[in-house]
Amino acid sequence: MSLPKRVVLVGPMGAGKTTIGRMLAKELGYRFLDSDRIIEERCGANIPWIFDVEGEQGFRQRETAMLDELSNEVGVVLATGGGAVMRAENHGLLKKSSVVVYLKTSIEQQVERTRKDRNRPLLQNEDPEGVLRRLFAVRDPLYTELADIVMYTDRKSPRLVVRQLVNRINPKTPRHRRQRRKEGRQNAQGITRAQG
Ligand SMILES: Nc1ncnc2c1ncn2[C@@H]1O[C@H](COP(=O)(O)OP(=O)(O)OP(=O)(O)O)[C@@H](O)[C@H]1O
Ligand SMILES: O=C(O)C1=C[C@@H](O)[C@@H](O)[C@H](O)C1
Ligand SMILES: [Mg+2]
Repeated sequence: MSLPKRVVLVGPMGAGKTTIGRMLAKELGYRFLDSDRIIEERCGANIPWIFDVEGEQGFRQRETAMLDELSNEVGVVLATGGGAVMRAENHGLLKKSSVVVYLKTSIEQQVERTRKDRNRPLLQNEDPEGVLRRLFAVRDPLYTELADIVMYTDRKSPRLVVRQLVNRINPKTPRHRRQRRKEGRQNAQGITRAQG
């Protein structure tokens, strides 16, 4: 199996989509895109502001539009928002030409990893753990259904998760990093061809 055109990371808040995604992109020689960050850049406001002013529905509309736009990008690792799987219309956009990776994480780890961050409006309340539990019950089957690879992240360093992912995505071993980068560049050149 050669490298996929796109790697799309899904999973709950605190799963490590942003952290792992950035490192994985470097390892594969791909560009890193984070739909939450690009929405914020386009909007000129952070996610809590968007939730405040436009409500969650407003954010979800922006998210679907962003996933649609980004579905044309190849040679990329795409970190998605934790709720990207909630709209059925997003599913085809996530799967398009992609290997979808579910970063699976226990509630305890999610709580720990999101404890200090104020940028997740759904967790700014009395009972963030209860919210994470309820979201997990609804979303875990959706992440699982969409995923080509389910990667457990509990008690693994980001570096270890990335190493295991590279092996799952492109299991031809031994592989030199330079060869993976070369394939990454070839896929990335597809961007110019696809867009030009
Ligand atoms: N495998 C890991 N081991 C230890 N800490 C981790 C691991 N993965 C992520 N973290 C830490 O957890 C925090 C949350 O990670 P990150 O922001 O990447 O999650 P996310 O999946 O992108 O969340 P969101 O859906 O809210 O964007 C960060 O501080 C990050 O450093
Ligand atoms: O799980 C969610 O619904 C969210 C996760 C974050 O990535 C952001 O997309 C936003 O805070 C909503
Ligand atoms: Mg993130």
